[in-house]
Amino acid sequence: MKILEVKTGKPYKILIEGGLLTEVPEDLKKLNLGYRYALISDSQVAELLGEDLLCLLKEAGLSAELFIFPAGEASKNMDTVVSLAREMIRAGFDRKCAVIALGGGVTGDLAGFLASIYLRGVPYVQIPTSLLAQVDSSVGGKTGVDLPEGKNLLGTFYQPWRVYIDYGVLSTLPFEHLKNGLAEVAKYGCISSPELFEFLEQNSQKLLNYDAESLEHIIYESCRIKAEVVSRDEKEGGLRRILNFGHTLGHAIEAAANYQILHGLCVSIGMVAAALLSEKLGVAEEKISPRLVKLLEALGLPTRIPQELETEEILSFLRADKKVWKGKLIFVLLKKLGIPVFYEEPPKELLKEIVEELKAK
Ligand SMILES: NC(=O)c1ccc[n+]([C@@H]2O[C@H](COP(=O)([O-])OP(=O)(O)OC[C@H]3O[C@@H](n4cnc5c(N)ncnc54)[C@H](O)[C@@H]3O)[C@@H](O)[C@H]2O)c1
Ligand SMILES: O=C(O)C(=O)C[C@@H](O)[C@H](O)[C@H](O)COP(=O)(O)O
Ligand SMILES: [Zn+2]
Repeated sequence: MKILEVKTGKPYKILIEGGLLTEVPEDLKKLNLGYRYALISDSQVAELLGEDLLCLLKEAGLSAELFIFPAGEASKNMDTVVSLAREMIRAGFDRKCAVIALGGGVTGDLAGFLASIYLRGVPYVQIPTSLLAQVDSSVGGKTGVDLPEGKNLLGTFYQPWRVYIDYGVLSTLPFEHLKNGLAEVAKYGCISSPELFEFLEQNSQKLLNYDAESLEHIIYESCRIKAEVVSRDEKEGGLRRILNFGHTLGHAIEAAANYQILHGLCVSIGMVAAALLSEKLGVAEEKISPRLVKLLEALGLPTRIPQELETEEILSFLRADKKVWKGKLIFVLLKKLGIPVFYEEPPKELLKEIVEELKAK
């Protein structure tokens, strides 16, 4: 088993191993987070893994109940949080309960948020089951929901007590969602690790074939990088903003598309835009976009903005980005592969030019 530590105010471990799911109940017993567990899952993951985990928990003598919401980004809102909370209250879950988030990033963000406010806060653990959640969302404690006005606009920083990553469960993950997770891995390559970037270039086919060894490598490397960044800047006072590379435009595209395009796919396009911006502003010391586009295409990821999205609408969503500080939009750009820099308020005309360029191709 591989183990990483996130050194936040309340430190916690990330455990990574194929088949780890079966070991969760015994470890939970040792952690002793509560006398009763609310296992939260979306409708698809509940069917695939939820019932099995519930049985394992019960066999180990733990009291647990499954709470299910409809799968998909459309569920990541306050209505779902309130409805899950009300179900838990009605089922008698009190302050000494704990939450288990079993699922993709939507489940982790929702269940983590709910845990952070339920009866003013109960402990929770993350069991990520999508690649995106295993490489990114289950680590770092960003929880929250979307608003029609923008992505993740309500939320908390609330670190999990443990992250259990069983990459064996990825065998049932739909192909589109495998690619979705690979976009966030490419992000880590861009902001922190030319080695990881090169690994993706050399192993794209293996990864697209769900090769377990390659997946374990990218999961470990991604979590290692994220744990390091979050340990140094838990609440995004500065450095942590690098994890948002590609997200400024990515989130705007996601919102403009009414959350109908997967998060990672939007980040993929957003990374191309950020690379082009780095070059056009003279921030980049070398050409990055051609190599990045080649990698993203090899991973089956989009690099262009869908024609039907309105340029002005995309640009207006940029103002809802959480990296707007004191009215100024801060972009994460690249000096070189692996060397991110912050850039304040790029000219609106240039942003428009890049959006148009990425739509026209
Ligand atoms: N908190 C963070 O730091 C952070 C980081 C990155 C992304 N996010 C958020 O994560 C969300 C996206 O996460 P996601 O892509 O995992 O979406 P998701 O949770 O909707 O999962 C994707 C789909 O895969 C299914 N699924 C999950 N695991 C499966 C498995 N093992 N087998 C079969 N199907 C499975 C789910 O049912 C769902 O339909 C976005 O809302 C994004 O904003 C958060
Ligand atoms: O953990 C972080 O910090 C990230 O930025 C990771 C991102 O991949 C993730 O999509 C995050 O939810 C975006 O954060 P936001 O604060 O811009 O909503
Ligand atoms: Zn992301």
